[in-house]
Amino acid sequence: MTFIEYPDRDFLHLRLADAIAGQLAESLRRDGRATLSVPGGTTPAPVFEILSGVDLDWGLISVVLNDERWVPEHSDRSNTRLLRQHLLKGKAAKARLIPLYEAGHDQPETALPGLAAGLEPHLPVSVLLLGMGTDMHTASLFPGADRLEEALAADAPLLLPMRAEAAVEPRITLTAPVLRAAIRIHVLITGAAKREAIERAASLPVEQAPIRTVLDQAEVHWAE
Ligand SMILES: O=C1O[C@H](COP(=O)(O)O)[C@@H](O)[C@H](O)[C@H]1O
Repeated sequence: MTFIEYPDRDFLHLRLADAIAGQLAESLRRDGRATLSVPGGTTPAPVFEILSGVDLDWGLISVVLNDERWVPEHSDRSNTRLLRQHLLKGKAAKARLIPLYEAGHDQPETALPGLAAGLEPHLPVSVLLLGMGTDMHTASLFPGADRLEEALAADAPLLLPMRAEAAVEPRITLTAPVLRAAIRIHVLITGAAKREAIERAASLPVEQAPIRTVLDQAEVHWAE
Protein backbone atom coordinates (compact mmCIF):
# COMPACT_ATOMS: atom_id res chain seq x y z
CA MET A 1 0.00 0.00 0.00
CA THR A 2 1.02 3.61 -0.44
CA PHE A 3 0.87 5.27 2.97
CA ILE A 4 0.79 9.06 3.13
CA GLU A 5 1.19 10.74 6.51
CA TYR A 6 0.06 14.35 7.01
CA PRO A 7 1.17 16.78 9.73
CA ASP A 8 -2.45 17.34 10.85
CA ARG A 9 -6.06 16.53 9.94
CA ASP A 10 -6.83 19.91 8.34
CA PHE A 11 -3.96 19.49 5.92
CA LEU A 12 -5.01 15.91 5.20
CA HIS A 13 -8.60 16.93 4.44
CA LEU A 14 -7.51 19.73 2.10
CA ARG A 15 -4.96 17.67 0.19
CA LEU A 16 -7.25 14.66 -0.14
CA ALA A 17 -10.21 16.76 -1.34
CA ASP A 18 -7.89 18.40 -3.85
CA ALA A 19 -6.66 15.01 -5.14
CA ILE A 20 -10.22 13.68 -5.44
CA ALA A 21 -11.40 16.81 -7.27
CA GLY A 22 -8.46 16.56 -9.70
CA GLN A 23 -9.18 12.90 -10.41
CA LEU A 24 -12.90 13.57 -10.94
CA ALA A 25 -11.98 16.36 -13.40
CA GLU A 26 -9.65 13.93 -15.20
CA SER A 27 -12.49 11.35 -15.51
CA LEU A 28 -14.86 14.01 -16.81
CA ARG A 29 -12.32 15.02 -19.48
CA ARG A 30 -11.65 11.40 -20.43
CA ASP A 31 -15.09 9.80 -20.18
CA GLY A 32 -17.57 12.69 -20.09
CA ARG A 33 -18.87 11.29 -16.79
CA ALA A 34 -17.59 10.29 -13.37
CA THR A 35 -18.71 8.25 -10.40
CA LEU A 36 -17.54 9.06 -6.90
CA SER A 37 -18.09 6.51 -4.14
CA VAL A 38 -17.72 7.64 -0.54
CA PRO A 39 -17.92 6.18 2.98
CA GLY A 40 -20.25 7.05 5.80
CA GLY A 41 -19.25 7.03 9.44
CA THR A 42 -17.61 9.72 11.52
CA THR A 43 -14.43 10.51 9.56
CA PRO A 44 -15.19 11.88 6.06
CA ALA A 45 -17.46 14.93 6.73
CA PRO A 46 -14.63 17.54 6.55
CA VAL A 47 -13.53 16.19 3.14
CA PHE A 48 -17.16 16.32 1.96
CA GLU A 49 -17.47 19.94 3.11
CA ILE A 50 -14.45 20.98 1.06
CA LEU A 51 -15.54 19.00 -2.00
CA SER A 52 -19.04 20.50 -1.94
CA GLY A 53 -17.52 23.90 -2.70
CA VAL A 54 -15.27 22.78 -5.55
CA ASP A 55 -15.99 23.99 -9.05
CA LEU A 56 -16.59 20.82 -11.06
CA ASP A 57 -19.22 19.84 -13.60
CA TRP A 58 -21.17 18.13 -10.81
CA GLY A 59 -24.16 17.56 -13.12
CA LEU A 60 -22.07 14.85 -14.82
CA ILE A 61 -20.99 13.23 -11.55
CA SER A 62 -22.83 10.37 -9.82
CA VAL A 63 -22.27 9.82 -6.13
CA VAL A 64 -22.82 6.49 -4.41
CA LEU A 65 -22.07 5.44 -0.86
CA ASN A 66 -19.69 2.53 -0.21
CA ASP A 67 -22.37 1.11 2.06
CA GLU A 68 -25.58 2.01 3.84
CA ARG A 69 -27.13 1.08 7.13
CA TRP A 70 -30.71 -0.16 6.68
CA VAL A 71 -32.31 2.74 8.52
CA PRO A 72 -34.61 5.50 7.23
CA GLU A 73 -32.91 8.62 5.94
CA HIS A 74 -34.04 10.70 8.93
CA SER A 75 -32.07 8.43 11.31
CA ASP A 76 -28.81 9.86 12.58
CA ARG A 77 -27.30 6.44 11.67
CA SER A 78 -28.08 7.02 7.98
CA ASN A 79 -25.04 7.47 5.76
CA THR A 80 -27.31 9.04 3.10
CA ARG A 81 -28.28 11.70 5.60
CA LEU A 82 -24.59 12.44 6.23
CA LEU A 83 -24.03 12.77 2.48
CA ARG A 84 -26.91 15.18 2.05
CA GLN A 85 -25.75 17.28 5.01
CA HIS A 86 -22.09 17.57 4.05
CA LEU A 87 -21.54 16.77 0.35
CA LEU A 88 -24.65 17.12 -1.80
CA LYS A 89 -25.00 20.87 -1.32
CA GLY A 90 -23.43 24.05 -2.66
CA LYS A 91 -21.76 23.38 -6.00
CA ALA A 92 -22.11 19.61 -5.50
CA ALA A 93 -25.90 19.87 -5.14
CA LYS A 94 -26.13 19.12 -8.87
CA ALA A 95 -24.52 15.67 -8.46
CA ARG A 96 -26.76 12.66 -8.92
CA LEU A 97 -27.17 10.45 -5.86
CA ILE A 98 -27.35 6.73 -6.64
CA PRO A 99 -29.31 5.36 -3.67
CA LEU A 100 -28.34 2.36 -1.56
CA TYR A 101 -31.52 2.58 0.52
CA GLU A 102 -35.19 2.42 -0.40
CA ALA A 103 -37.95 3.27 2.03
CA GLY A 104 -40.78 0.77 2.42
CA HIS A 105 -38.55 -2.31 2.68
CA ASP A 106 -38.06 -3.69 6.19
CA GLN A 107 -34.96 -5.59 5.10
CA PRO A 108 -32.41 -4.86 2.34
CA GLU A 109 -32.99 -8.14 0.46
CA THR A 110 -36.25 -7.08 -1.19
CA ALA A 111 -34.83 -3.73 -2.37
CA LEU A 112 -31.55 -5.18 -3.61
CA PRO A 113 -32.43 -5.97 -7.28
CA GLY A 114 -33.73 -2.44 -7.89
CA LEU A 115 -30.79 -0.79 -6.15
CA ALA A 116 -28.27 -2.91 -8.09
CA ALA A 117 -30.00 -2.10 -11.40
CA GLY A 118 -29.76 1.60 -10.55
CA LEU A 119 -26.07 1.32 -9.77
CA GLU A 120 -24.86 -0.73 -12.73
CA PRO A 121 -24.89 2.02 -15.42
CA HIS A 122 -22.66 4.18 -13.17
CA LEU A 123 -19.82 1.69 -12.91
CA PRO A 124 -16.90 1.48 -12.78
CA VAL A 125 -16.34 3.88 -9.92
CA SER A 126 -13.94 6.61 -11.07
CA VAL A 127 -12.81 7.68 -7.61
CA LEU A 128 -13.35 5.51 -4.55
CA LEU A 129 -12.90 6.97 -1.09
CA LEU A 130 -13.08 4.39 1.69
CA GLY A 131 -13.03 4.59 5.47
CA MET A 132 -11.98 1.84 7.85
CA GLY A 133 -12.98 0.83 11.37
CA THR A 134 -10.44 -0.26 13.97
CA ASP A 135 -11.76 -3.80 13.36
CA MET A 136 -10.38 -3.42 9.79
CA HIS A 137 -13.79 -3.41 8.13
CA THR A 138 -14.27 -1.23 5.10
CA ALA A 139 -17.59 -0.41 3.42
CA SER A 140 -19.76 -3.00 5.26
CA LEU A 141 -17.27 -5.82 4.78
CA PHE A 142 -16.97 -6.71 8.47
CA PRO A 143 -14.79 -9.53 9.81
CA GLY A 144 -17.20 -12.31 10.79
CA ALA A 145 -20.13 -10.89 8.76
CA ASP A 146 -22.70 -13.38 7.49
CA ARG A 147 -22.04 -12.93 3.76
CA LEU A 148 -18.43 -11.79 3.84
CA GLU A 149 -17.07 -14.75 1.86
CA GLU A 150 -19.62 -14.15 -0.89
CA ALA A 151 -18.83 -10.42 -0.97
CA LEU A 152 -15.08 -11.04 -1.27
CA ALA A 153 -15.44 -13.51 -4.16
CA ALA A 154 -14.31 -12.46 -7.63
CA ASP A 155 -17.79 -13.24 -9.02
CA ALA A 156 -19.75 -11.42 -6.30
CA PRO A 157 -22.79 -9.43 -7.39
CA LEU A 158 -22.48 -5.63 -7.30
CA LEU A 159 -24.27 -5.28 -3.97
CA LEU A 160 -24.95 -7.58 -1.04
CA PRO A 161 -26.84 -7.29 2.21
CA MET A 162 -24.58 -7.78 5.23
CA ARG A 163 -25.17 -8.51 8.88
CA ALA A 164 -22.53 -8.54 11.59
CA GLU A 165 -22.54 -8.10 15.34
CA ALA A 166 -20.46 -4.94 15.11
CA ALA A 167 -22.66 -3.50 12.36
CA VAL A 168 -25.67 -2.89 14.68
CA GLU A 169 -28.33 -2.87 11.93
CA PRO A 170 -28.51 -4.75 8.59
CA ARG A 171 -26.37 -3.15 5.92
CA ILE A 172 -26.03 -3.05 2.17
CA THR A 173 -22.55 -2.85 0.70
CA LEU A 174 -20.61 -2.59 -2.52
CA THR A 175 -18.77 -5.89 -2.91
CA ALA A 176 -15.04 -6.46 -3.30
CA PRO A 177 -15.00 -6.70 -7.14
CA VAL A 178 -16.77 -3.33 -7.40
CA LEU A 179 -14.31 -1.75 -4.97
CA ARG A 180 -11.31 -3.28 -6.71
CA ALA A 181 -12.49 -2.18 -10.17
CA ALA A 182 -12.41 1.49 -9.15
CA ILE A 183 -9.93 3.54 -11.17
CA ARG A 184 -8.55 5.48 -8.17
CA ILE A 185 -8.74 4.24 -4.59
CA HIS A 186 -8.16 6.28 -1.43
CA VAL A 187 -8.48 5.20 2.19
CA LEU A 188 -9.01 7.94 4.78
CA ILE A 189 -8.06 7.14 8.37
CA THR A 190 -7.14 9.18 11.42
CA GLY A 191 -5.72 8.42 14.86
CA ALA A 192 -3.17 6.00 16.26
CA ALA A 193 -5.56 3.03 16.60
CA LYS A 194 -6.46 3.02 12.90
CA ARG A 195 -2.83 3.39 11.86
CA GLU A 196 -1.93 0.41 13.98
CA ALA A 197 -4.92 -1.53 12.55
CA ILE A 198 -4.04 -0.89 8.90
CA GLU A 199 -0.43 -1.86 9.50
CA ARG A 200 -1.62 -5.10 11.12
CA ALA A 201 -4.09 -5.73 8.26
CA ALA A 202 -1.23 -6.05 5.77
CA SER A 203 -0.19 -9.38 7.34
CA LEU A 204 -3.64 -10.87 8.02
CA PRO A 205 -5.94 -12.90 5.75
CA VAL A 206 -8.58 -10.78 4.03
CA GLU A 207 -11.41 -12.54 5.97
CA GLN A 208 -9.92 -11.17 9.20
CA ALA A 209 -8.98 -7.81 7.72
CA PRO A 210 -11.37 -7.00 4.84
CA ILE A 211 -9.60 -3.67 4.11
CA ARG A 212 -6.89 -5.87 2.57
CA THR A 213 -9.09 -6.37 -0.47
CA VAL A 214 -8.02 -2.93 -1.76
CA LEU A 215 -4.69 -2.34 -0.02
CA ASP A 216 -2.51 -3.31 -2.97
CA GLN A 217 -4.21 -0.62 -5.10
CA ALA A 218 -4.93 2.07 -2.52
CA GLU A 219 -3.38 5.29 -1.31
CA VAL A 220 -3.87 5.43 2.44
CA HIS A 221 -4.14 8.95 3.88
CA TRP A 222 -3.46 9.30 7.60
CA ALA A 223 -3.07 12.01 10.20
CA GLU A 224 -3.02 11.78 14.00
O1 LIG B 1 -20.04 2.01 9.65
C1 LIG B 1 -19.21 2.49 8.93
O2 LIG B 1 -17.93 2.56 9.37
C2 LIG B 1 -16.81 2.80 8.52
C3 LIG B 1 -15.77 3.54 9.36
O3 LIG B 1 -16.42 4.61 10.01
P1 LIG B 1 -15.72 5.61 11.04
O4 LIG B 1 -16.86 6.15 11.86
O5 LIG B 1 -14.74 4.82 11.87
O6 LIG B 1 -15.06 6.66 10.21
C4 LIG B 1 -17.22 3.56 7.27
O7 LIG B 1 -16.14 3.60 6.37
C5 LIG B 1 -18.45 2.93 6.64
O8 LIG B 1 -18.80 3.56 5.43
C6 LIG B 1 -19.59 3.08 7.63
O9 LIG B 1 -20.82 2.60 7.15
